[in-house]
Amino acid sequence: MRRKIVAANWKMNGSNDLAKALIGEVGKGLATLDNGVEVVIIPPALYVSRVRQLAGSEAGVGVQDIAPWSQGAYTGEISAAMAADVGCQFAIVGHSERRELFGETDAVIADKVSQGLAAELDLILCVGETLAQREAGLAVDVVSAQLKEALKSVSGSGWKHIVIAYEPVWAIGTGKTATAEDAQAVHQAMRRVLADMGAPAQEVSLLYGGSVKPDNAAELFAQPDIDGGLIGGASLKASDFLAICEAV
Ligand SMILES: O=C[C@H](O)COP(=O)(O)O
Repeated sequence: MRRKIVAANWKMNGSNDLAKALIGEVGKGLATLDNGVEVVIIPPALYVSRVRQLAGSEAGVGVQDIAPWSQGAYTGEISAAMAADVGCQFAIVGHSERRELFGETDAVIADKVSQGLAAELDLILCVGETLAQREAGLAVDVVSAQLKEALKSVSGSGWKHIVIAYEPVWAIGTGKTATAEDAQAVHQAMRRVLADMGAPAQEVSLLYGGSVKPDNAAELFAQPDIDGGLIGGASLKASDFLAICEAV
């Protein structure tokens, strides 16, 4: 049975005060939610320990990125082992903002996947096409290539730790969401690619991300191959985030 997951990516937003207020409210709401959804809060790394303490058993915690190396002279980087050491269960890898702003290639992301698996983290691998690529009819080709390269070293029980987030770049933070049908079509194609790679494709959780809001979440999550969401902006407002968690 696939895990239903809603992950909150705070990106570079937040503070001690926001963590306290937001997690306080979200935690109360989650305590009464019994739809089987696994909720993960992914704040900036400095706030992981605080969020973990505030969230208690109501939500898991993750980091927004990990280094492609295990340890050493890499100023500013955070290793997968460190994330696990402070109690993270999850790490995002390959977010489009990292690909675009920091020049991350699929080869680097593949190294991050290897590091994350070695630390036994669950990895949320982000993939997605740009608007130009979608308009050229290349969405599935782009996403397939990203999956094949980033996950090339995954095998056997490693697949249990892989979660994929399909995030069309043109839908992130723009208010434009892929239609539920378009998102479903890419998710279905991703499952075929995973099966070709030898993954237990029906067991891998596939999330959708990109302007998910309370008013579009239910339709997206009702699609047969969409198992939850990776939520940016709406995760910073407790009532919106809770409504999205309820929509799973
Ligand atoms: O990681 C989250 C995604 O980039 C979606 O962000 P958004 O919900 O603000 O569009």
